[in-house]
Amino acid sequence: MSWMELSLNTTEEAVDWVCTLLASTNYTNDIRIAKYTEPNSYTLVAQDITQPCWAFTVCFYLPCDVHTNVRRSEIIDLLSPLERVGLATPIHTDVFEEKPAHPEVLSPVIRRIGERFVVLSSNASYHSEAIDEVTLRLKTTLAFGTGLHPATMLSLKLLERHILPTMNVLDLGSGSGILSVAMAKLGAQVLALDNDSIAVQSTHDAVNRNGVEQQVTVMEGSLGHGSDLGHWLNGDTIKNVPTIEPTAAFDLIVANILARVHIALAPDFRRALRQTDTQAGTLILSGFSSDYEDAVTTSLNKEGFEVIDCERLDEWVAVAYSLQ
Ligand SMILES: C[S@@+](CC[C@H](N)C(=O)[O-])C[C@H]1O[C@@H](n2cnc3c(N)ncnc32)[C@H](O)[C@@H]1O
Repeated sequence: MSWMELSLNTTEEAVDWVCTLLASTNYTNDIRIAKYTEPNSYTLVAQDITQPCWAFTVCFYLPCDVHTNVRRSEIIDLLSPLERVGLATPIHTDVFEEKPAHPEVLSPVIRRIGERFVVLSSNASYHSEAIDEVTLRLKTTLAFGTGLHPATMLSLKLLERHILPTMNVLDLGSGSGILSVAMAKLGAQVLALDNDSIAVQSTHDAVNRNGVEQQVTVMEGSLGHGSDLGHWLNGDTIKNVPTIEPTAAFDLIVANILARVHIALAPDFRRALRQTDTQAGTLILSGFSSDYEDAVTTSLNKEGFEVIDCERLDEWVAVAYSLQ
């Protein structure tokens, strides 16, 4: 069978959006991501906004049949907003008699985040250098959460500072499973919840790949009112999503979703956190830019949360709150 390879170059920030948009088509789950510039050159080039840096190549494959051209056109339309705002190049098309096992361009991705985390693509060979390093090995899937997006990086940085090994934690919107694996490797017991079945599958894969099955329970579903919110990008109804009732079960909740989801869930976050004499309940939110920060924090303040920590990168922000 011959295969059509579609490839584009994109920025670090947009890799996860390419994956998430493709996931909505159901046309392919074979997606490959490669870094093709050195991180240092990326940083230098990225400072000059007139010169976008296409730091990653994303390739994906469609079987050649009567549907291929229509699907290709749909994918081009779907990804064109990223191209229009300068986050992706036009799609390049190639046809292969056999699907390439590893296109030459693909190279392993190794990314340090915070003090301790090292994110590895499934093909990266890596020997830990420091005793307290925490490796997170992830297969590329269509779920959001490669570790390349600022919102994920900022969440990891805050988690590193706020997770205690005794904690019972909730990862709401687990996506690729990256945050769940990170929290488990720091010693926590984790419930990973996502209302998207592709994300649930990816989280399962990440949990198994990283050997943290004993510490992470993966479920398709949402927290409280989150089950009524539909798909995060288009609001499409997601049928029969199980609901975890917010009943003071968690010491910490992390959610990297969108400002409007955080605002809608503020009362549920409060109810879902456990407060003890020694611990107040920590909430880590990201997935929004500084434009939305006041709106998110105001809705959280109304529920009794105070800001205790914050991380920023470009326009992205992640905030840690504590119940007072
Ligand atoms: C930006 S991704 C975050 C993925 C990963 N946690 C990370 O930090 O990279 C958001 C995830 O939240 C999920 N999500 C969005 N709205 C949700 C809701 N109401 N309930 C549960 N999951 C939701 C999406 O399906 C998606 O996988």
